[in-house]
Amino acid sequence: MIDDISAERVVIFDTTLRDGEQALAQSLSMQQKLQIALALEDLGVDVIEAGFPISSAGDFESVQTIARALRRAVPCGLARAVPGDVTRAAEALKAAERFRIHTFIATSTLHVEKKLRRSFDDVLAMGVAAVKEARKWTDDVEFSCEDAGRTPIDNLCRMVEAAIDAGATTVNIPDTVGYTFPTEFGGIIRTLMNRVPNIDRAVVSVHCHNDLGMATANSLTALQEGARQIECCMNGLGERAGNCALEEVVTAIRLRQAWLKGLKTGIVHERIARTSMLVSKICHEPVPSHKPIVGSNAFAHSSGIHQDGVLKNRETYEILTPESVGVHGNVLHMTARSGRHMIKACLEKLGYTESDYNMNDLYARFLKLADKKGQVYDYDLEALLFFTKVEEETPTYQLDRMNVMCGNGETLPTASVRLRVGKRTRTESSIGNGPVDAIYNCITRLTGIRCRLVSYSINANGEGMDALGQVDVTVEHEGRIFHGMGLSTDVLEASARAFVHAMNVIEQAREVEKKRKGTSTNAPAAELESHERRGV
Ligand SMILES: CC(=O)SCCNC(=O)CCNC(=O)[C@H](O)C(C)(C)COP(=O)(O)OP(=O)(O)OC[C@H]1O[C@@H](n2cnc3c(N)ncnc32)[C@H](O)[C@@H]1OP(=O)(O)O
Ligand SMILES: CC(C)C(=O)C(=O)O
Repeated sequence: MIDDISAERVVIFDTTLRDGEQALAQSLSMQQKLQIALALEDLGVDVIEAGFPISSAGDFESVQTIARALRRAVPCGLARAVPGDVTRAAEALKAAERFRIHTFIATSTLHVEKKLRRSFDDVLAMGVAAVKEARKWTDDVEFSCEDAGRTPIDNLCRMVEAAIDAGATTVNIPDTVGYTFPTEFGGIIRTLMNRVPNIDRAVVSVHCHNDLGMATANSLTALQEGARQIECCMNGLGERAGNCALEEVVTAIRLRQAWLKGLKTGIVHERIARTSMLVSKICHEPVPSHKPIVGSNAFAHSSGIHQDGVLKNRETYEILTPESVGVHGNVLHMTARSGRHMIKACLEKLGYTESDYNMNDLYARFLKLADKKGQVYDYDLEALLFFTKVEEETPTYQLDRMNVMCGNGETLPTASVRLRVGKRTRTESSIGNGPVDAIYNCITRLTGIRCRLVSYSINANGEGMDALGQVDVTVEHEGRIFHGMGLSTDVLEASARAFVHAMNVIEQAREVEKKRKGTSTNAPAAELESHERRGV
């Protein structure tokens, strides 16, 4: 039982390690379960259903280990309504100072007749006996009416009343197959609250599956009708389409507290993202990008109208801050759906002011690139900006001539490159691992810019034999990434042009940086002087 028993407190019962594990293709090891259990405790969940002890020796050991390890959260184990299951659960859990036994039996006519092959009265008697057996071990006993969502309401009321009379302190109403609608499920809870005479002696819990995508909605509706425990799994894991997602339900409770008349949980919300990631990694279950709260798109914006809104006031399109759930900031992707406000904001971040570019020209070029590439990155935008500028002014370095010697025999790949730097020309020769490496060695010596080649790609631009070779390079210089692009019918020339382009973008960025710091520079000229002094 939890310490805070105020009427507004919602108990968060996590079943990632039991119902969540039922969804995995391979069961979790004891170490994996323990790691998740400790993370869930740190997250602030109240009850951790650690497994089904009768199921296997391994699960028994996992439940036992977790029961010993937990300090605050209450460990719990599942048991069918048979004495052997209940005893086995108690044996696994008894190492803990306090623990919960969760016993269950199906109550819907379909399950009673077709699966259990008994009468409802027999099932009722089994449920009562199991609760009584569990109470011999602990005063924290939960009883679930499996498939309650499809159970005739009179039978459900009878079963719940009998379980409470037998000593159940929590009665759980599962929508086992995720079949009900929120109003329908809320109606079931309301009826139980009104018709079961001893209902106030137990906490009413719900356990909703997501087969029709309504698990969170059904759980929240149940809270409005008086339920005070939610069973859920991290990342919405769980049998078939999953259970109610912990991160969704607790965030909704916190965010819409007024709507839910002051309900609250003990969750440490800032730990949600990291717990989600841990569960996803250990379970090998990637979180879909569009998953509420913890998906990578939950705080991402790719379209112009939304980006403009968020840049002006992020509440326009974000109902909570990413930081409030432990996500480090929102993400704005530059795509062909982005608008000018987004481009301006990105350039501002890179240190450019409106006087550095003509927005309409730049935006037109941006759209062309975005249509071609899909996503445009900061460094692409900087390269575009520079391209726009080259048409207005001469770039720092221009490829004047180049010769390359290579082959598949004894020949050492050798290149000579002549660069135009202002009014002067300079030449360098170098060998390399291959022709491109030899060319890049020459350019590096000529510009004096030290950088690391991060990526190099070559693509045919156009169709068939007429295609131009387009080379894209990214280089890292002083912790920043720069992009260069070169186009030519000769792929080696395209390679050289791409690298020279990247060097020019670096020079451009250096100028902007110097301007921002209030000092002007003549770096390339100074470097050229030094090359001259070295007799390059
Ligand atoms: C809705 C839920 O998520 S329920 C939890 C589901 N999780 C699991 O099943 C995982 C753990 N399960 C297991 O390890 C095994 O199924 C065990 C150990 C529980 C049982 O294994 P087995 O004895 O080989 O039986 P099996 O799983 O094939 O069949 C289930 C039996 O339990 C009965 N049963 C099912 N639920 C209950 C219940 N709540 N109370 C009593 N009996 C039940 C079935 O009617 C069936 O009985 P039968 O053999 O007389 O026909
Ligand atoms: C055991 C019960 C709670 C269950 O998992 C379900 O009904 O889905």
